[in-house]
Amino acid sequence: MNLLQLEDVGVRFGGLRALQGVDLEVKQGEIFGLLGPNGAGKTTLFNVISGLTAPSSGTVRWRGASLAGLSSHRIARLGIARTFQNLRLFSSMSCLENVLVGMHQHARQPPLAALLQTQSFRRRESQLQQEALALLDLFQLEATAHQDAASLSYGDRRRLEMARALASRPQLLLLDEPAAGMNPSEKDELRELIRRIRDQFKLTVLIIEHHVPLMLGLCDRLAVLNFGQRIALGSPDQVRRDPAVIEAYLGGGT
Ligand SMILES: Nc1ncnc2c1ncn2[C@@H]1O[C@H](COP(=O)(O)OP(=O)(O)OP(=O)(O)O)[C@@H](O)[C@H]1O
Repeated sequence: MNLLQLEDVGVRFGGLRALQGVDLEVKQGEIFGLLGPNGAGKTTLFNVISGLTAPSSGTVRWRGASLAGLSSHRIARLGIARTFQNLRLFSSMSCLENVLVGMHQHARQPPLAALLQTQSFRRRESQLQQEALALLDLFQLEATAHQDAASLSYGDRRRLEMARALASRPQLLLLDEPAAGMNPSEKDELRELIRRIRDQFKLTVLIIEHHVPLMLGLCDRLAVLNFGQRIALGSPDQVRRDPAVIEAYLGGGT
């Protein structure tokens, strides 16, 4: 089943065509990669899916229904979460607090219960804390739970952003360059971690990443964008051998 479907999607910024006629279908449960050189339109595609940029043409469907006109907030509530290339953590809040903020989507408590600090409110709060700590544990951040996000290494901050996105219990997780700034062993661990969270949370993952070997080793299928157009689509093997990809992006070797 197609969880997400893009039909003939185009985005214009003045005279610049950031995306043109992009068709894409992402199936439930797959790890789908987006490759392409700088400026190819990958982040713009994420912005369209998550409702930050309205497409100039075409349609984005979620479980068959158009997302046209929905705010990014509404789209997030449908089950689409994302991370950002430029991290958007609350740097003066602790790791635990960052994850708890991510949970508010599915964990809203009645304001009166909060005001009165009822027993059920306190029980729920402690349950949420346990859930948040378990997520931090999964991302190997349990030791830094009470440290400010700003004090973390770059790689840890990237993992914290993923933990926070996952805290909203999404069905689709959009990861924008999660391996940026990570060393080779962190990248290997990241590949395993993404697979593990896909299986454990029954997620579908759409990932942008420049590190080609990581993408070919991780993704079930990939699409390659160049100058806003989809120039290739298929399994890692198909994409690796595609002459248009070799010409436009891989420069003849990986
Ligand atoms: N808000 C905007 N206003 C004007 N132009 C934009 C805007 N956002 C993106 N662009 C332009 O659209 C094109 C696609 O940008 P985008 O960030 O989607 O590429 P990308 O493939 O994600 O690149 P990178 O790998 O460098 O992140 C680029 O030429 C970029 O300068």
